[in-house]
Amino acid sequence: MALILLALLLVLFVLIYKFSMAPYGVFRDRGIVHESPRPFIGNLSLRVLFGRTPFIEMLIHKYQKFKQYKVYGFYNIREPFFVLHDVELIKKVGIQDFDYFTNHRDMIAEFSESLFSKCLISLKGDKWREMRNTLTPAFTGSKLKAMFELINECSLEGVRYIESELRNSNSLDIELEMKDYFERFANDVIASAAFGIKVNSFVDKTNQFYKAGQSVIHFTGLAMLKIILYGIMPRVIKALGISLFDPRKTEYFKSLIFDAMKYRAEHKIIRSDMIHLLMEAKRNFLLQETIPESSTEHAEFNDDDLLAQCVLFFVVGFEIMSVCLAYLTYELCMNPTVQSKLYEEIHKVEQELQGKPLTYPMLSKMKYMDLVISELLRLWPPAFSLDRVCSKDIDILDDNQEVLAKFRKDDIIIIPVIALHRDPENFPEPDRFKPERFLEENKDQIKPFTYLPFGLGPRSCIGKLTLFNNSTNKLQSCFYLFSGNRMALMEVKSIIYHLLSKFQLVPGEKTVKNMMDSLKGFHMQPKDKFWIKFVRRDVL
Ligand code: HEM
Repeated sequence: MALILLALLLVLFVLIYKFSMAPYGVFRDRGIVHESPRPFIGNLSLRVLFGRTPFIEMLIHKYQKFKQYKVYGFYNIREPFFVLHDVELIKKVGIQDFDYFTNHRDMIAEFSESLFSKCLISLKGDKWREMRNTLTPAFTGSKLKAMFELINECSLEGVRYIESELRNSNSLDIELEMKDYFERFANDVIASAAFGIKVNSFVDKTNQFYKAGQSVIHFTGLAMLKIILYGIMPRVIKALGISLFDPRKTEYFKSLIFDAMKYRAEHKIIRSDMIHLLMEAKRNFLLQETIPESSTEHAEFNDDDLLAQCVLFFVVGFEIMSVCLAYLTYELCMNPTVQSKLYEEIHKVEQELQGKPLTYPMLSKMKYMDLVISELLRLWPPAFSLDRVCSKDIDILDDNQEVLAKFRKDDIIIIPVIALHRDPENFPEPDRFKPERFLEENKDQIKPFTYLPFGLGPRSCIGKLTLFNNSTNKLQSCFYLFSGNRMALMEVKSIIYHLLSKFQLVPGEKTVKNMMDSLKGFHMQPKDKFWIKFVRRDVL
């Protein structure tokens, strides 16, 4: 009996081992350089998986180690990732052979989340093209400019909040946790500029909009577990119909948007916000009579599709913006010379304004601000890697018709943005915060396709100005930043302008000394948070 049990255990052990190693033949068979995978977790280190070291550090390390290879193989749990190290290849995948690499991998859509599978970032092929064409006009400069005042008002509320805290504590300085602060700011911007409602999350700390947003954004431990399980056994998770998000959490937004749309339609109200732009986009979509004959699948634009785009804008607007701003204030606090130069520029604009409110054209004139934000997005790109899925087999050729790389249908391609940004051959002294790298006279030193904070090609962040010559990635403008998302930039510039005009940012007792050391796991957020001290300028 004991022998039978032992034999069964042995068989079970062999089966489990076989299952754990089953996907790891891909790179060996395809001749792609890679490290030996470990059962179940592939090349992901346990330290990253258990949140001891940051994923981005591992990404940078592997890139440096295998830099001489154009493509490097990485088993992310059980998924083979083809990581691109060669800029020529990145250009081909992102732009020239885009038709083979149109889609992102469907991490969230695979959870059968109907809402998330309808948002632009998850849509595929012709459905994505149609939706992107429909939404792009909503992001033109003139339409976004109209949102400036709504955003600027939220920035002023953010400053008033700090002033009142200082008054209440009768103090000249105050230490604030910037992720929380900017989540509140980003929340109010989205509420106002996207959903058309006014909230002040600095004062009314637990308003319903804020609470609903937090519940959609912040993954619980259970959601993280579901993601890991999905990595290990996707078919089982799919078959079980396990959902990542609680659908009830989006109900609040649903009623908010649809009630607002109904009210506006009935009362003929026009407000320059995202709901209005999406209502227009929907109207234009429905008016389109011709759909390209070649398209096999068509996008729809029913109420759920509109809601999906709103929720997407909420998620990016909230999470990406608050991370980006928290890092920006951190770098300004740790780099006092940069902060002083930026303050000088702000002070000049203030003088020019002679007490009048800040305007969009004045903000756009601030060139040093552009350099600072460009450098921030180099050092801490919120989207630290990009992904594409190969839709048809392709042999990518270089200009001499030599094969650069061969990809097969369903291969997952990764572009390690942060590793390119931190490569000393691309950016000397990569760990230093040096906005001057982006000066007009230095821009030729930046190699094409090594700076990708907003992604690249037709699938890059929406709302960009087409200042890139797509085939060469050579800039036609003096500022890299202008190719980014203008709504995002407007938001960053406006709040930084107002904060620096009133306060100096200095390290406090709780400020993290070494940011990379403080990061853990897959998040780009330090475990010790973003504490920064604000000192009133009028007493300096
Ligand atoms: C500093 C802030 C931001 C950064 C760094 C950023 C970066 C990115 C990146 C890297 C991508 C993927 C690009 C690719 O795969 O090539 C992306 C996609 C996207 N972003 Fe942003 N983003 C920012 C802010 C925003 C904001 C505020 C919005 C909304 C108003 C937005 C809307 C989108 C959308 C809709 C997509 C999907 C585009 C598509 O799949 O066609 N982003 N963004």
